[in-house]
Amino acid sequence: TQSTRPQRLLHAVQKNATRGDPRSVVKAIDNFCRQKEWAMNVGDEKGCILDSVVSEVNPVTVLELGTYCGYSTVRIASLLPPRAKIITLEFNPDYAKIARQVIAWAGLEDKIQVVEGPSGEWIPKMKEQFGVKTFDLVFLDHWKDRYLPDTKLLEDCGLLRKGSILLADNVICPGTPDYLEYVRNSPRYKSQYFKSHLEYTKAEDGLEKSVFLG
Ligand SMILES: COCc1ccccc1-c1cc(O)c2[nH]cnc(=O)c2c1
Ligand SMILES: [Mg+2]
Repeated sequence: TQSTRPQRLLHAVQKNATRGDPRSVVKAIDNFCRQKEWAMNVGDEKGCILDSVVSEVNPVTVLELGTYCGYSTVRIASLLPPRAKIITLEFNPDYAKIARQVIAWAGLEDKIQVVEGPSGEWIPKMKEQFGVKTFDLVFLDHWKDRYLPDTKLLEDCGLLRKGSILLADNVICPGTPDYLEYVRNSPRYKSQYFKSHLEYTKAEDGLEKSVFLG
């Protein structure tokens, strides 16, 4: 039977990356996506912006919305201090299955919890299910029409604290106009746009970094 693109991406990792070496996993995926098949990872260019924000925030608790194959999950986790943890939510079970194997290849299972299901259902359960108080960093990279409702849900569930950082992918392409309007105009956020390109292409895209002011 025909393999899927995530399966072919995983095979490229297992063939070309060194077990236990997260940076080689990131490199192998970027090479696969540049040389073989485009895939919707945040990619190397926006990935450098992601790295700089993670390094600056030095988060202890991270929430990622949208795991896909685990590229950004591995990228973030490889920069975290020892006790820090990421919870990453993925709606698609086939993607989650691949992501767990990519994360295992990178040797980062202890820092990452992959949770399957709709973000709208899981966010209200974060405190009781995972003992989370608040998130230091949230990386939004899932369905574009969920960015705004999930952000409001995070606020309502008391999962953001003064200084929590929201970093959102694809705010230009495919685009998240309602989310951008909200974080750029709400008095509760200080927002900043990092211009870049859609992964592995010349099309414009960018990341929006928003600080929750409480
Ligand atoms: C399935 O569309 C793929 C696609 C096609 C054209 C342009 C952008 C995208 C795209 C790029 C991304 O980084 C994405 N990140 C997370 N969830 C997405 O759905 C997503 C889509
Ligand atoms: Mg994306």
